[in-house]
Formats: sequence, structure tokens, C-alpha cells
Amino acid sequence: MKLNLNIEPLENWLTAKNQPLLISGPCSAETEDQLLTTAHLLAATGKVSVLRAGIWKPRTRPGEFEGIGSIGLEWLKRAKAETGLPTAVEVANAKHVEEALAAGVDILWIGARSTVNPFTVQEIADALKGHDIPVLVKNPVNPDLQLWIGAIERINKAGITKIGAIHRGFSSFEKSSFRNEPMWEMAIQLKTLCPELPIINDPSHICGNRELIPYISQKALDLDMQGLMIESHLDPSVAWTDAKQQLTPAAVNELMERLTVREPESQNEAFVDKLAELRKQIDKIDDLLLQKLGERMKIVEKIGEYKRDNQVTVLQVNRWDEILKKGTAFAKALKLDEHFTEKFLELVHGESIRLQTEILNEGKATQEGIAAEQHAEVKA
Ligand SMILES: O=C(O)C(=O)C[C@]1(C(=O)O)C=C[C@@H](O)C=C1
Repeated sequence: MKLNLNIEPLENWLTAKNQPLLISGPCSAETEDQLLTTAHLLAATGKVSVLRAGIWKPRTRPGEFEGIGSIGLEWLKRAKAETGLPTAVEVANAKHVEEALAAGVDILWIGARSTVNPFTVQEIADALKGHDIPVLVKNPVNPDLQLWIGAIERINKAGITKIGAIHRGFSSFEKSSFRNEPMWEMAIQLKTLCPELPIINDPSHICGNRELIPYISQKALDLDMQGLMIESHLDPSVAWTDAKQQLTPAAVNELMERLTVREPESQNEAFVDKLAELRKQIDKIDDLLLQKLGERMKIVEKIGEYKRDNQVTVLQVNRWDEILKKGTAFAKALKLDEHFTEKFLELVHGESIRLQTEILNEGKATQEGIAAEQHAEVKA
């Protein structure tokens, strides 16, 4: 079901100086000189549309630099006056909102550690009532789409219609090359539920290092995201926070020059015709795939009935192992991606298990249990 939000198109409230739309600036405002120098270097690239800076920093452990505080708002005001760039800061409570509004900040964003807490988001929403300022909502730290949506709804209900989402990735217990797992499917689901909501990607927080930023930025644009928020510092090596992931303004400029901006659609008739023809072929294949899956599940049901009548367990681990090995070898010969094939077969096998669990255990408890598991999967 689509989300019922009242959202103004991004072009109504944010003029992109360049494509892609870029919000950039230091992770933290450290000194007036650092902020102003960085702002001037960014403005000189002609590619930055908004100057960002962290004034209040939520830190994982106490004792770390927690942001320069309100004085930074004065520096931002000066940076805006000197460069003409609109400014954006993170707010995490009502006091931040009031101070940022009083200082003439142009855009506010809600950080991942705030989005996760409905009390905090509601406090921010209440402080925003009666004001007309754009608000960007970062995804929550954990991959919970409903929390992300809930935060956006709270801000929208407070009367804010200039809203965007920021995809900054999700915390994970697993060791990963990313600081925060991109889990693109979260952003894709949000876009599917609310196509008019602008989504801005934050490669800095997804990557946690400079090296992966070009890859993530390009992927975000290819997934039709509306812009990028990239942390930058005149000398990242001495940055007080997030030193590993900030880019110099020169590197930001180079990155933007290398990115390819693609359109969601093309007016080229030959392209449109060819695409329609290829999509017809895909439709036929999808129909066949589903038909074959349906036939497979009928056999699975039959096996389920035999298992029920003979008191045999649903899971047959040796057979499953054989299917996986056989399937991945075949997929390799077909030049299909191994990981994709494994995931696909796991999905099919999971469905067989669901069907047979139902057949082997008729009754209310099974129905309720299966429904609960399905609900958990949807939430995850
Ligand atoms: O071979 C079986 O016993 C089946 O029930 C079929 C099937 C499958 O989906 O292929 C389902 C569950 C078992 O764990 C193994 C295989």
C-alpha cells in the first residue's frame, strides 16, 4: 500500500547547482577558519548546492568531541553570507531546532540515532510546528523500514511538506567492508511506497572510508536517488571526527566529474521500442518461471503428504545439500552469479518447508505460527 504523505517536489525547495544534487561540508564544524575555508573551496567547485556541518554530534562513547555547539551556527551564518550556499545541520532535540531556526539555517536533518527513537522524533516534530523549513530524515540505525517511515510521517504531520529521506546505511553485527551496510532494498522499498519522496544517498556514512565512495555514489545515482550528501574537510587527515571518510573539496570536485548521471527514462524512440520488445520477452520468461515454480510446489505438496503419512521429517538435509551443489554447478555453467543462485534456491527451499510444515501439522497453531514467521520476514 502506498504511503499517504503530503510532499512537495524537491525542485520546489532546493535548487540544484549541478547534477547530481550535492550537499557537502565537514562532518563537524571545528573552528571558524576550518568551516569558512572548506565552504569557500566547496563553493568554488560550482557543484555544491548546500553546505552541511555537524554542530551537535551524537557520539558512541562519552569523552569524544561532541560538537562545537551553538557558536558553530554563527560560523555557518557567515559561511552562507560569504558563499551564498544554503546551510544544513543535524538536529536531535527541540532546543537544536529552535536555535537552528533562529540562526537562519536553511535545511535540518534528523540523524540515524534520532530516527530510531519516536520520542525524539516527536519532540523535533513538535518544535517544527508552524515553521516552513525542509527536513531530511536519515534512516534509523537498524534496518527497520517502519521506523524510517514513522519518523517521516511524524515530521509530515507537524506540517512540514518539504521532506526528503537520507539513505546512510544500517548497522550490522557482521564484519563488513562498509561502516554501515547499504541494504539498498530498504531504500528501494521506501521509494516504491512513496515515489514522490526524494531520497538522498550518504556514501560517507555507508562507506566509512574514502575508497568506496565513488562506487556507492554511482550506484545510488543508478538507483535513481535524487542526490548525495558527502562529508568534506579542507584537510581530512586532521579532522576531529570521521577522518577516514571525509574528502577534500578537490576530491569532491573530481568525484562529481567522474559520476555519470542517468535519466529514469529516455525519449529516444528506438530505445523505447527496443526496451518494450525486450520486456515482452522477460514477461514470457517470468510467466514460464512462475508456471514451473507452481508445478514444483505441487510435487513438494505431494511429497509432504507422503512424509505426513510415513512420519518423516520435512527437512532432508542431504537432499537439500545435493540440490544446492547441483544447482550452483549448473548455474556456474550458465554464467549465473553463484550468490544469487544460492539465495534463489534457499528461497524456493524455504517455501517448500513452509508448505510441508502446513501439510504435516494441520491446525490453528500451525497457521498462526506460519503467519507470524511470514510477518517477521516482511518486517526484516
Ligand atoms: O526431497 C524432499 O524430501 C522434499 O520434500 C523436497 C525438498 C525441495 O524443495 O526440493 C523440500 C524439503 C527438503 O528439505 C528437501 C527437498
